[in-house]
Amino acid sequence: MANGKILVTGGAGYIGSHTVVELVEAGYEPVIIDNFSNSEESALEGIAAILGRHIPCHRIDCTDIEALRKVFELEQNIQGVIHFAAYKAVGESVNEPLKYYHNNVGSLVTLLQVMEEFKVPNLVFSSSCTVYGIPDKLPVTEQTPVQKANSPYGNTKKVCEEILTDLANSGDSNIRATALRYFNPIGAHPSAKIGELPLGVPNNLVPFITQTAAGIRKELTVFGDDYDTADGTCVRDYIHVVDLAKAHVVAVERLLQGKAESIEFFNVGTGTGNTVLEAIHAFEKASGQKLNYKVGPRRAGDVPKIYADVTKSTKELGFKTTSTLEEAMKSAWDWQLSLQKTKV
Ligand SMILES: NC(=O)c1ccc[n+]([C@@H]2O[C@H](COP(=O)([O-])OP(=O)(O)OC[C@H]3O[C@@H](n4cnc5c(N)ncnc54)[C@H](O)[C@@H]3O)[C@@H](O)[C@H]2O)c1
Ligand SMILES: O=c1ccn([C@@H]2O[C@H](COP(=O)(O)OP(=O)(O)O[C@H]3O[C@H](CO)[C@H](O)[C@H](O)[C@H]3O)[C@@H](O)[C@H]2O)c(=O)[nH]1
Repeated sequence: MANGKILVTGGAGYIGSHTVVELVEAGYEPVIIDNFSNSEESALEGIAAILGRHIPCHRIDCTDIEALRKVFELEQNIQGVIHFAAYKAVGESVNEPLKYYHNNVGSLVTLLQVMEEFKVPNLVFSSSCTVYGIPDKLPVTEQTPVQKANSPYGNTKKVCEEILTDLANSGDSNIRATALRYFNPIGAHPSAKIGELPLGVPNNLVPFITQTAAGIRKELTVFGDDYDTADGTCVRDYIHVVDLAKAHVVAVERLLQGKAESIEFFNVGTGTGNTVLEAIHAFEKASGQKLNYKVGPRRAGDVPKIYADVTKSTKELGFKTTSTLEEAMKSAWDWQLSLQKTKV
């Protein structure tokens, strides 16, 4: 008997696809919504290959209120929603801010309207540690002040958190929302059947590393080694995407069990910061590949150092990561190799 039907918007994407798998493994019945603007149907085949069956998917856009209503009508008894659907390219958001506000803020507002209409109260929202900007003190706790966003993308996360807070304070709404502030998700499912599918030249470190090791990119540039950190390179909290996916399962569980407040925020990271050079060395160790890299200038807008205080998510969500940085790198490399194979 399933634990309940959970709608997963953006469920064909990187984090969404891993979460769908973890939901099924925890006894839930996920239903995917995706418009495939940043994913491919092959993700659904990957999920099916892992689970041995296809997961229902509605190909619609979350900003389309009529289409959303139809899904809620068709899928009776939705218990909760995990809302991943959004655009996420920081640089693109600077050039095309309206595209980001329309999709990221618009899809949340539309979804909340339909959830209210259909009396579905439980929402898990994908937020980001980007809301902390450049923090004064480390590690960051959920009480660390939210700062002015340094990109329209970052601002969509901040605005969406404010919308959820306003709704919680309105008194009229029965929506309960849990915003998970992700640190840096990396890696792939250990089966190597699902993973990240970056379009074009990757902006993020780990896909750039694996594509360089695979010979698709000539070399990796480390963006600056003159920061005030152990080896001069930036520090991030890299979390295995399967661990991150599991955080969604516990957040859903807390909502369904009625234990959540009307609005809650949780950091989802490992609690450990690693430099770019440490990440590269962990990759080299895990894959047995020597990486071709050089040190270049700083990248504009980079946060020098950020990692999570995970006390609240450990205590209140009962969530703990289990994978090491090397394990995450190994899974990212296995995924890269499986992508090469499908192209041959
Ligand atoms: N990956 C990260 O580093 C990171 C960090 C912090 C927060 N987040 C947030 O987590 C969420 C998921 O990120 P991801 O890395 O899996 O991204 P992704 O692009 O792989 O997945 C997003 C999915 O949503 C779909 N989508 C986008 N807009 C849609 C719409 N209007 N209607 C229906 N489907 C739509 C895309 O096709 C894609 O499949 C996003 O909200 C993102 O902002 C990601
Ligand atoms: O080719 C590269 C790519 C990245 N880096 C470095 O690797 C680290 C991680 O960079 P990513 O681009 O992978 O990740 P960010 O932490 O910069 O960005 C991520 O976290 C942000 C919040 O801080 C946003 O949420 C964003 O969407 C998400 O990709 C940074 O120090 C960056 O300077 C390199 O040295 N070379």
